[in-house]
Amino acid sequence: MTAIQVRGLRKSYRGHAAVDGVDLDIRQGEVFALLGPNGAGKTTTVEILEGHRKRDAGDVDVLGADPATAGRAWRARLGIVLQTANDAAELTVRESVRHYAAYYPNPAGPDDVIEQVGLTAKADARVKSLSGGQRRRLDVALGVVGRPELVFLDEPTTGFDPEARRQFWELIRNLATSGTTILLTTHYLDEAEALADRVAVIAGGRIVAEGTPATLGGRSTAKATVSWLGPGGRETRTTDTPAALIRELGDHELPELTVTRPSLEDTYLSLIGAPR
Ligand SMILES: Nc1ncnc2c1ncn2[C@@H]1O[C@H](COP(=O)(O)OP(=O)(O)OP(=O)(O)O)[C@@H](O)[C@H]1O
Repeated sequence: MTAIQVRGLRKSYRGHAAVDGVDLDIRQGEVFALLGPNGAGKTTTVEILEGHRKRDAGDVDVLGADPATAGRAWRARLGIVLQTANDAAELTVRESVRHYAAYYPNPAGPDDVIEQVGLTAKADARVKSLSGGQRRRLDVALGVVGRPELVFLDEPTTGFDPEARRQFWELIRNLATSGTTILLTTHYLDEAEALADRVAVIAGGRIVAEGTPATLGGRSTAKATVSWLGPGGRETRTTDTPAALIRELGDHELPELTVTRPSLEDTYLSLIGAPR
């Protein structure tokens, strides 16, 4: 089943094409990451899918409806995790989650959601007293308390320390395991690699590549670099068949041997045409 289908999506601002013919197919239960440099058109695309922005052209289907005309019942099936808003700072964590739950026809229990995001110890703390990472967890709690089928996450871990990011990834994986479809925008390649079933790279308003993190842009079939410490210094060879090369190099030990293929970041940077 398809959760999101987009064909020929276009949106211009004063003659400048921000989204210039985007096609997307996102399956139900999939974690899909939209990657791209600043100004690539990610937010514009996602806001159109959320029904928060009008498109100029194209067909868009999100959970069986056109976001431009869909009503409240459709909206209640979406979870939108916004970049931290500063409202409700005086409320406690539990009060804010309860407050949001009341907007939905069939919400999850506020305490269950607070536990799911790891904020039980902070349930009675005021929102304004939370750290950045805790605040972001609350944002997710507010985004999922309505038991959404589809969650939009916009750059969810910007500003997190490494441990908080890992914990947050676990939270997103748990959501995905429970069957929720997730559309994630991120600038972090390791985040896309850790979470996404599939990724699309958008640049200049167009999708320039799409695939699993392992195969994006021909990554899995790219040449491997074999490197080791030879008697006269470091030796490096590029090959399609690293195992055969290592066999050819003979029986003797190859100190500090490494075999590498382009990282997702290498592939991404070449896809968006960035100088390296
Ligand atoms: N409301 C607006 N009015 C005019 N131009 C806009 C508006 N919103 C976005 N743009 C332009 O459209 C293009 C795409 O912007 P968008 O915000 O979709 O990019 P993005 O990929 O989300 O970038 P970032 O990674 O910086 O968030 C940019 O050139 C931006 O300046």
